[in-house]
Amino acid sequence: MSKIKIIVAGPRGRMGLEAVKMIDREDTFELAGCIDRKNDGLLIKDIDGLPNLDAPIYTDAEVCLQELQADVLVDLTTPEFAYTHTKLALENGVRPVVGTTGYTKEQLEELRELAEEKQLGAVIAPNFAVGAVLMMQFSKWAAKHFPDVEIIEKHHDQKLDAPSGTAAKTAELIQEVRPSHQQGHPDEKETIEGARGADVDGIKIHSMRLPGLVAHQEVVFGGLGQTLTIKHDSHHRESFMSGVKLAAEEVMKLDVLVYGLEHLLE
Ligand SMILES: NC(=O)C1=CN([C@@H]2O[C@H](COP(=O)(O)OP(=O)(O)OC[C@H]3O[C@@H](n4cnc5c(N)ncnc54)[C@H](O)[C@@H]3O)[C@@H](O)[C@H]2O)C=CC1
Ligand SMILES: O=C(O)C1=N[C@H](C(=O)O)C[C@H](O)C1
Repeated sequence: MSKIKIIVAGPRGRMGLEAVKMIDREDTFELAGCIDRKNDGLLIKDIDGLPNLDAPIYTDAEVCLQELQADVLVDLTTPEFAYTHTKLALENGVRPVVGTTGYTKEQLEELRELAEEKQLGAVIAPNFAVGAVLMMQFSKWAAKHFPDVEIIEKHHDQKLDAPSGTAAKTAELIQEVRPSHQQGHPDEKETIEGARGADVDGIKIHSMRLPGLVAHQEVVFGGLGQTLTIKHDSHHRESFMSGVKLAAEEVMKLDVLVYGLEHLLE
């Protein structure tokens, strides 16, 4: 069986580096090349801290996608560029596997339509950690019985987007089963703006950013005389790699875009 040829966008980033190392470890994958903001024309092995690999680096995403004829693009960059990379990948017959968060609903819908038009698989997953996917699914289940819920997400202080993609997706899943309503006292007032957090259809999201954290979320449900907390912690970015591997394999069998790793887990 031929190997799945993969391009990684963002190879010098915290997640991108883990993805490059994972692809190098897997016999069924081949790192075809990388898209970086700099280092055009160099090889991955020329960059300090990156593995000893001959894969070429491009700064122009379109040239990279056209020249390398890869199967999959793994994007782990920034919200600003991921959308363009994903679109370019689909336009050039390359299946995107996207971990970058911060997509708008409109962007997701546009990419969904493009994938359908091109009949190409695409996976956009706000969280590749299997434990986090289960935490989101358990939260959706719990919300049927506990409609009052608040989400606390905690991340490292280099994170650009807030709330996290995981928190936004959790709220979206809960919204599917929870009747829309405001929580807390109807007359409550914030004496300091933002004290009650962000609001998604009455579901509050609180975002913490601190050095020392990786990626953590608690979904807290309140009922009469009881609370239920569903919690997940990623202590290391390796936690995301089995999900990236699964997505890169499964995207080859898809001809539509799926949003969320839960669609690929049995
Ligand atoms: N889905 C998931 O399971 C996870 C998703 N993430 C998301 O992945 C993204 C990356 O996270 P980190 O690795 O922590 O960030 P990071 O800041 O460490 O890495 C981002 C990398 O993208 C590169 N980059 C920026 N613009 C680029 C461009 N135009 N072309 C090529 N490379 C470009 C930067 O140079 C940097 O090396 C974030 O959106 C984050 O929320 C992070 C962890 C898990
Ligand atoms: O930026 C991160 O680190 C993470 N981003 C994703 C998100 O926004 O949910 C996934 C995970 O939480 C780590």
